[in-house]
Amino acid sequence: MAKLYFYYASMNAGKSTTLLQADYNYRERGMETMLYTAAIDDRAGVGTIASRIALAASARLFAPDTDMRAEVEAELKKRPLHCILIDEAQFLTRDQVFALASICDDLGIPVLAYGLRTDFQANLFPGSAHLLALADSLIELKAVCECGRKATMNLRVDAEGHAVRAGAQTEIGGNDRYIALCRRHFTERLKAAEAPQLSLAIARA
Ligand SMILES: Nc1ncnc2c1ncn2[C@@H]1O[C@H](COP(=O)(O)OP(=O)(O)O)[C@@H](O)[C@H]1O
Ligand SMILES: Cc1cn([C@H]2C[C@H](O)[C@@H](COP(=O)(O)O)O2)c(=O)[nH]c1=O
Ligand SMILES: [Zn+2]
Repeated sequence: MAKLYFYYASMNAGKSTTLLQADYNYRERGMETMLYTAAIDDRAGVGTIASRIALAASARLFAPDTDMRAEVEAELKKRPLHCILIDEAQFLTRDQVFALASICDDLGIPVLAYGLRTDFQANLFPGSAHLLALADSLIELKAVCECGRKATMNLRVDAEGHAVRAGAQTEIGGNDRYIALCRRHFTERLKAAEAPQLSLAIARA
C-alpha cells in the first residue's frame, strides 16, 4: 500500500536536502517523480526547490487553489509516476492534504511531504496540522540549537536580530529572518522580547 509520509522539522534541518536526495534516489533507479513546492516561496526563484547545500531541482508550484490530484492524474496519462515529493508542505490547505492521501490510497503512489511543524508563534501551520493528522508515517528531521539541543522551534527576528512576537503567519525568509532554536531558548528569547513592551506599558499606565 502506498503511504503518505510527513517529514517535519524546524527550519535549517535539511528538509529540502533530504527531499532532493530522495528524488535522486528514485530517479537513479529509473523511476519517475513529480516535485512540488509552494508558489509563495520564491527564495530560490519561482518553481525551484533549493537546499542550503546547493542542491536544486525544478518543481511544479502549488497555491491554495491547485488541484494536485487532477494534476497527478493528468501527468499519469503521459508517464508513470513512482513518487510525489512536496516541499514547503506547511503551506498546503486541508483539502490538498486530503487530496494527497487520496493519491496514495486511490492511485497507489507514495507521497513524501516535507515541511515545518510550527510557525514563529509556536502554532501549527494548516498543512502541518492536517499532515500530522493524516500521514501514515511521521518522521522528524533535526536541526541543532545554539546550545547543542535539538532545535524544534522557529524564532522570527527583525533586522536587528530581536525576536518578533506578532505578525502574519506567512513571511517568506531564510536564515536572516528565522533562527531554529530548542524550546527553552525559543521561549527565553520570546520572553526577553516581551519585557521591554511590558515595562513601556507599565510606565505609560
Ligand atoms: N556548505 C554546506 N555543507 C554542508 N551542510 C551545509 C552547508 N550549508 C548549509 N548546510 C546545512 O544544510 C542544512 C540546511 O539544509 P536545507 O535542506 O536547506 O534545510 P531546510 O530545507 O530544512 O530549511 C543545515 O543543517 C545546514 O547546517
Ligand atoms: C517559521 C516560519 C517560516 N515561514 C517561512 C519562511 C520560509 O520561507 C519557509 C520555511 O523555509 P525552510 O527553510 O524551507 O524550512 O517558511 C513563515 O512563513 N512563517 C513562519 O512562522
Ligand atoms: Zn537551545
